[in-house]
Order: sequence, then structure tokens, then C-alpha cells
Amino acid sequence: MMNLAGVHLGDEVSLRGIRDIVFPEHNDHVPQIAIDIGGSLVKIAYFTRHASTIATTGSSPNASISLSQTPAAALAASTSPSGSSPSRSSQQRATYVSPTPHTPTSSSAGPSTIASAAALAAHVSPFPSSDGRGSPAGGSGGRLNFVKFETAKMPECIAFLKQLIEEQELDADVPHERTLLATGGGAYKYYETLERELGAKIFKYDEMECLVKGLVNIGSGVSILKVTAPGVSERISGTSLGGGTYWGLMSMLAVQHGVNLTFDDMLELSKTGDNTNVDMLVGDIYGMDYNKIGLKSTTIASTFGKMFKKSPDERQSTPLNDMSRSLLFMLSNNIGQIAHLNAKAHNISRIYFGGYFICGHPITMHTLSYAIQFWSRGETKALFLRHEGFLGAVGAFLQHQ
Ligand SMILES: Nc1ncnc2c1ncn2[C@@H]1O[C@H](COP(=O)(O)OP(=O)(O)OP(=O)(O)O)[C@@H](O)[C@H]1O
Ligand SMILES: CC(C)(CO)[C@@H](O)C(=O)NCCC(=O)O
Repeated sequence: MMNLAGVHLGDEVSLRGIRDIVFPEHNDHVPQIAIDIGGSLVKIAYFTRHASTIATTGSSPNASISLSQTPAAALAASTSPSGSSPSRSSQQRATYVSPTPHTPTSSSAGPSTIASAAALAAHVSPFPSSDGRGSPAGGSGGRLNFVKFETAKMPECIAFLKQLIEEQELDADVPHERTLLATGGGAYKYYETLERELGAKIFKYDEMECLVKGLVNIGSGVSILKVTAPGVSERISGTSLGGGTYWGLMSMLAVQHGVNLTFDDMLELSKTGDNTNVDMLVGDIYGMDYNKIGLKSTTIASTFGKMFKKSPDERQSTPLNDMSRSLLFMLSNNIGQIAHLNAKAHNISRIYFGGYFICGHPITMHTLSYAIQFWSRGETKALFLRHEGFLGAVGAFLQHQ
């Protein structure tokens, strides 16, 4: 068992919005490495001794939150953007105190920046310091680290894992069997490859069971889980219109514009886009609000509905920013609506969103929250998880505890 005393979030050293979790009092070696291999991304969670960081970008003591009450509390914190503004100030993050969805208590750590993932992917030592060996007895604690790769880059990911396993073996106090705790579809698809390349014993865990908590997981596709008690959950629905859809459609549109965009570029574009150049609004059809059924003139009536009216030249010159924002709204509104309908059908009042698609992105979180609020008439609440893209990997990590 891990010593959870004083567990808190580390400095801003990891992926977008993801901070490592520091275990200041846990000094024992933890050999397990957990991997969640999805349709778009591979997520890895692993423990290293040394509570110090790889590339500290500045400490933020106010962001530290106490997670000492339950193991699951070490996983995540929730965010609930309030009101109608997607501004960062509306996205206060809060901490879970129980493995089942609870009303979050307040805290104020906001999304942070990407720092070490690229370095890690470039095969910088996965260990946090160059002397990188085990802490002495009564030593300096440790941390749970988070890394991601694109699933299309499995060879790079396997090279990283190889190095990580070797480093862990050097760090171990006693020799142990090489093990990898794997979840996601890729745990099945890449089972033999991982076993062969890493010489490790692979433990497979069902991805739904590893999603720990959270009703709506937006990955490549979307799974909707109903959680009724600690460890009791059921997949009640899903949709293929998910993060992979946005990524795929934007990739196609980018090709049309002669550019190659990363996912982060696409999100960045959405921030400056104007979807009303692309979407048909209620006002475009009515010339005013449609008050009788409660639709404002600014409500989107038809996503991309303005595009068919444009000339081929106008279509060609429609900015990618506008299309990116429109598609992000489309996906988030649709998922919000489906989530609301499922919550209603199952008499649920809190919806937790997870999955890498969210990655702390203000527009996505705001749109999902707004959709839930709109469709439920304020009765259902949308809540967001910290480490939202790593729920499966951390779930697999904990399965072996
Ligand atoms: N930096 C990024 N690079 C690639 N995709 C990203 C990035 N940030 C967010 N995403 C989004 O996250 C999605 C993947 O989310 P996640 O890792 O939770 O799903 P997955 O496990 O790959 O998919 P599934 O569970 O459906 O197999 C992508 O399809 C994309 O929309
Ligand atoms: C297939 C999975 C479970 C893989 O994670 C996910 O991508 C998903 O839930 N897709 C949506 C499938 C559906 O339509 O229910």
C-alpha cells in the first residue's frame, strides 16, 4: 500500500494541465507501470522515488491540495465552470474526498502548462533526477508521473517503456518480475508486442473498470458510465462522435488548406475562431429570437449550415479558426445533450466528464457545462476531473495496489 500522508499536486512540470502527484512520505519502490492504450492516445502512469521534479517551472504552493483521505482521492480533482463565461477564473478546481462522486470542496489550482512530456517522449530519462536512484531509507518520498504518446507512435512509446523499466530495475531494492498493467483497447491489440518487446508480464484490465469514476469519458469515442457506489458502475451508453471525430475532421479540413496541424494547433485555432461564419443560427432563419420555444437568435440552429450557401471560393477561404470552433461546439454540445438525456433516464443529478478530449480546454468545458445546464434547465451539474485523460491509466495502476 502506498503511504498517502501529505499527498499533493506537484509543480507544473507535466502535460497540459497535468501535474504529477507527490507522495512525500512514500519511500518504498513501486514497480508497477500502468498504461492505457486508446484509439488516439497512450497514457502512462508510473511512480518514481524522489519527490523533487524534473524541470521545475516554479512552485505554486497555493495549488497544493490535500488528497490524504482515500486512494481515489489521489487521482483527481473536479472543476465546475460556473456561469456563462468560459474565462479561466470561472474554472476553479476542487478536490474529491471519496471514490464516489461527491460534492467537491473548493480549491484554486487552474490549468497548467505542458513542460516535460516532449522531453520524456524524446527519451530523456523517465526518472526525475540524473542521479535517479532509489531514495535512502526515510528518504525523500516519490511521485506519480504522467506521460502520453500518440497511439500511432507505438515504437516511441515502447522505447520509452523499455528505458523506464530498466531504470526501475536499477532503482529496485530487490529484483522483481517485469510487469505492465495495461488497459484500453490496445491492451488487447498490442498484448503480444508488449510482452515480446518488453519481456514483461502484461496484466490486462477492462477499460471501463479502470475509468474509476466519471460518467462521461470523451476519448476517441465516448463512453457513458453510471456509477452507483464505490466500485459499482455500468456502461449505459456511448457515441462514436467523440474526440477522434474532431481530430479527424479538422485534419481533413487542414489538408484542404494545405497545412498540417497538431491537435494542440487545432485547439489554439478554435480560441480565435468565429463559428457564426460557418454555423446557421436561429437568427439566420427567423431574423429574431424564436421565443415561443425558447430559442435565442444566437442559438446554433444548424452546425456548418452556412457552408452550403457559400460559393466554392468562399468555402475554400473559410478560416480554419472558424471551422475549428464550430466543430468543437458541435461535439461538445452533442455530447452534453446525450449525457443529459442519459442522466435524466437514470435519475442522476451530477455528470462527471473525463477523457483526454477535455484536457482542461476552456471552450470545451464551458460548452459541455452550458449544454448540461441548458438541457436540464439548471437541474444537472457538469463537473470535470483533474488528470481527466489519465483515469484509465491511474485506474490500472490502482488495480494492482
Ligand atoms: N495533445 C493531444 N494530441 C492528440 N489528441 C488530443 C490531445 N489532446 C487532446 N486530444 C483529444 O483526446 C482524444 C483522445 O482522448 P483519450 O486519450 O481519452 O482517448 P483514447 O483512450 O485514445 O480513446 P478510446 O478510449 O476511445 O480508445 C483525441 O481523439 C483528441 O480529440
Ligand atoms: C470503443 C471504446 C469503448 C474504446 O475506448 C470507445 O471509443 C467508445 O466508447 N466508443 C463509442 C462506441 C459507441 O458508439 O458506443
